Amino acid sequence: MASFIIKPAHLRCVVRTGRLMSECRTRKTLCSARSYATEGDNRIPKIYTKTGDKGFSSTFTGERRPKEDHIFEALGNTDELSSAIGLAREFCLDKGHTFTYQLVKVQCILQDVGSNIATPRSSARESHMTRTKFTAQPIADLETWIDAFTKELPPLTNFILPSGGKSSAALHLARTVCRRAERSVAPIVRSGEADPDVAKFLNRLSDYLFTVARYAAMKEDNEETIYKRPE
Ligand SMILES: Nc1ncnc2c1ncn2[C@@H]1O[C@H](COP(=O)(O)OP(=O)(O)OP(=O)(O)O)[C@@H](O)[C@H]1O
Repeated sequence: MASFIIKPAHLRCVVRTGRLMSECRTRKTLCSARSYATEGDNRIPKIYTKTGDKGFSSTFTGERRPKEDHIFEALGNTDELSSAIGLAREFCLDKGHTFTYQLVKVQCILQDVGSNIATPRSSARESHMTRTKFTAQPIADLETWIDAFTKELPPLTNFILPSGGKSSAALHLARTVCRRAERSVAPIVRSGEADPDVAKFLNRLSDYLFTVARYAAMKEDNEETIYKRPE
């Protein structure tokens, strides 16, 4: 099924493989009540509904919450993480790295992470839970990839600084955004509102990004800057 992006910021209105990323987006995109730029056969749905102008937005379960709620904080961080990975991937593509398909897979999984976060269990119906279920398989995939790269990398004997060329530095930046996303998801998982595997995935993802950053530097023959105690 085709994917389409409705809004450049926040979580996207993406419909793929029959799974809707969030009901709020679904409602905004698909419901008959939304506004259109023009009338007639070639109606273009408007990107904005203005329903968020007062600082409140919707969860997948239809709750209205203030935009500073943990849920939107975590959704925003997840979205930022996907953007950081997207930028890193562009640098990696320029250098012909073979792992870029993994970065796309991770970006897709991050959409599923967003769906799970956007569905607080306390207000979710069975159908919401089924649609936004998060599986453990992506965690196992990350571990397989990490182990394969680690076999090729020289062992780590020093602290390294984010460095090693544009691909590597961008992957390190994505790693740090990932850790922020993980921090913002932690209270949501702890309160039982999101799947614990979401937190595990983000924890493993920062290790993957660290490892693949080192791998990119190695493949480009770039030196990683080593931490030295200032004299
Ligand atoms: N500032 C934000 N940061 C992170 N997630 C957000 C933010 N604002 C909204 N969201 C989430 O992303 C979804 C899509 O964002 P969108 O900007 O369309 O929402 P909105 O601000 O409520 O609506 P609108 O922009 O049409 O007034 C929302 O339904 C909500 O789940």
